[in-house]
Amino acid sequence: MESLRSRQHPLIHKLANCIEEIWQEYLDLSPYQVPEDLGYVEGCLEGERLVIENHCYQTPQFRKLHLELAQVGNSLDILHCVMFPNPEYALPIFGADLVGGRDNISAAIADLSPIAADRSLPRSYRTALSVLSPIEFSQPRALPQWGDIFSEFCLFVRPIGTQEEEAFLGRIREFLTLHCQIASQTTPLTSHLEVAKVIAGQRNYCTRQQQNDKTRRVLEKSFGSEWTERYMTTMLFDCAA
Ligand SMILES: C=CC1=C(C)C(=O)N/C1=C\C1=NC(=C\c2[nH]c(/C=C3\NC(=O)C(CC)=C3C)c(C)c2CCC(=O)O)/C(CCC(=O)O)=C1C
Repeated sequence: MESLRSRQHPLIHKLANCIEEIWQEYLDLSPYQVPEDLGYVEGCLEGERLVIENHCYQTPQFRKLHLELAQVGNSLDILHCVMFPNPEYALPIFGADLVGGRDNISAAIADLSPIAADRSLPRSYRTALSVLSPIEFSQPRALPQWGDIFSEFCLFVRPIGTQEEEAFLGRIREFLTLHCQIASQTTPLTSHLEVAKVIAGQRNYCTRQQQNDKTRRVLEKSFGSEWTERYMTTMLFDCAA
């Protein structure tokens, strides 16, 4: 069946393809069994039809690569992506979220988020990210309270026009390529204490992301609060085992 992306905003369509192409090029992908066939779900509670399409993979370095496309009615398009590292790899968490109507994306965010207790990214990331040319976006957006998990390199904008959309896409391509290259060259941790620190960092990330009431409200309108709580804690932001 045709992917939902072919019926969504062009930037979401392009970004979904870009993410999957980079994953396929740089990583050794295996399928990831999503719980109780949450691969494709439709809900329609308060008259708002929500369609969700999930693509999940795993690799030696990542316990879960999750790309989610969603559409509310035929008005709101969403792309959600999180790459959860395997706890043996002290790597940041790549996350992206694009939300928008048919003709404009209202929220576009992407980040390589630190999991270290002092919120610092590994030096290899900081060095590479700090030499990327700064991009001028006409409408940068302010992070919410729970957004203290994001790095200094986080992009959060309302992209205006195709030029800013292309710039956003280009930056995500750079984030992802860097991340996959470093991940592929990283050796696993051996100390249990270090692994425990990675798990704690991922747990904090998930706990904070679960505080996004914008996500929760959209899901609750179509699936109710019980389904939404389970979905947000087991599908979107499940903590490392
Ligand atoms: C890496 C970061 C990240 C990841 C991985 C992530 O999941 N969210 C992330 C960030 C983030 N998202 C935000 C906003 C919104 N999110 C949705 C909905 C969904 N987003 C989804 O992924 C799903 C599941 C498919 C749904 C349903 C809506 C409707 C909005 C409002 C749109 C707008 O304001 O114009 C904001 C701003 C929050 C604020 O200003 O208070 C931030 C920071």
